[in-house]
Amino acid sequence: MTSFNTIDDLEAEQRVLVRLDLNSPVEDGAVQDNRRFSRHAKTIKELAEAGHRVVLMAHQGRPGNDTFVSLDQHAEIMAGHIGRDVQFVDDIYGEKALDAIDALESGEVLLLENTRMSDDELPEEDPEVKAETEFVQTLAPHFDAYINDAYSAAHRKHASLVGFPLVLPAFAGRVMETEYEANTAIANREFDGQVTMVVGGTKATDVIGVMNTLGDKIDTFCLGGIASHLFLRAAGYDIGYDRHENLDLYDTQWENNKEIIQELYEERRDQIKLPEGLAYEDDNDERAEHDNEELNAADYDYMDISEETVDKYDPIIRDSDAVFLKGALGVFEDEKFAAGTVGAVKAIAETDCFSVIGGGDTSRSIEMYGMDENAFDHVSIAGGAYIRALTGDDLPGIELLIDAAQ
Ligand SMILES: Nc1ncnc2c1ncn2[C@@H]1O[C@H](COP(=O)(O)OP(=O)(O)O)[C@@H](O)[C@H]1O
Ligand SMILES: O=C(OP(=O)(O)O)[C@H](O)COP(=O)(O)O
Repeated sequence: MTSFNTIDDLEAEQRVLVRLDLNSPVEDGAVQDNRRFSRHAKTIKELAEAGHRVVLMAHQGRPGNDTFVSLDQHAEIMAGHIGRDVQFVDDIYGEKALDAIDALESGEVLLLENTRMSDDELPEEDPEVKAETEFVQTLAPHFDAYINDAYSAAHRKHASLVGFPLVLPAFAGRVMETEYEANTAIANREFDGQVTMVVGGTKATDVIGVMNTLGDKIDTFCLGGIASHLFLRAAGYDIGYDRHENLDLYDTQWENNKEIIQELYEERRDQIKLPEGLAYEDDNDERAEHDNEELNAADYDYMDISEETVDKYDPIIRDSDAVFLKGALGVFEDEKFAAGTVGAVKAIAETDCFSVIGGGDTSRSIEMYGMDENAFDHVSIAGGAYIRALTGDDLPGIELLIDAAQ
């Protein structure tokens, strides 16, 4: 089914430029190890063991955010995963980077600095424009092949993702291959019984996208996270707006999407399951809950769906033939607020249904709470790209790999 060239098609002992997605949570400046490292490690190990000279590119955060940091820690974490040294150079395509690239021996691995530290990287532009950037034009002559393994960033038209396939022979890495096959299969698959989508997370557009395009294929949507607060607001409850001036979780999303949220809520009321209540932290730093009628967004930050909601979603999941989950139902990173996410993920794991767990952040809950990845048909390390695959939207980074193979 693969429609692009993979690393199986590489010639021997190549100088390869590999785009990964190592975008990770950062806590107090410390990059958190996660599934993206272990998944990409497979591609890197294979390339290094085959004797290629392996140069890695990746991004972290966005300029202006706390998570926008150097990739020096990523090199160390990755070295632990592949069991060999990962050199790091704090440069992308300057003299320092080029010297390090040219000095690389067969089987050696080098990571370049955060691609988003180059002004050429971020503006979303056509591949033809990106291919002409100094970034791409300077680096490309130092390589024989470009490998895109960054499935979870394939929805972005950034230089490191769409520029190189136009100027170098282009191949897919192992993560790209696996995610593409699993997610494309989902979009085209038919199920006999009930199909459920559990959607949480922080982005209203994720929920809107799947409801709009898959609303007729999915029987039930169980909502959690910030997305559910916006739908609760549409249902008339006192929730779904920002209580602090410097907080921007709700108001912008509500302003941009209120008509569509209200419309979807009216049109699909039978399919949409909303929380019965939400959890917050009380004055003793303990978990406490409000029923929907008690919600008061001016005074409380709501961090999880209530226990009653967990009990409401559980049988829906267990009666399903297929369950897709995207986005956490609460702030599961804090144990007090993990009940919603863990409850749903555990019910999916224990049910003999076709199951996919999606979301870079959300998939972390599996190991954090001692669950086995093998209990699911697929655990995607992608968030936005996974949603786009499900809804049939283009992933430009992948289109270019397919074009390159034709
Ligand atoms: N009620 C909530 N308030 C704040 N954050 C929430 C809430 N519910 C879920 N989240 C957060 O949503 C994040 C995951 O959502 P998102 O980033 O959209 O998805 P992903 O990265 O998994 O694609 C989790 O890290 C979780 O902490
Ligand atoms: O983590 C990513 O996307 P995700 O949060 O949708 O999983 C990708 O690295 C893309 O990052 P971006 O959304 O800052 O362009």
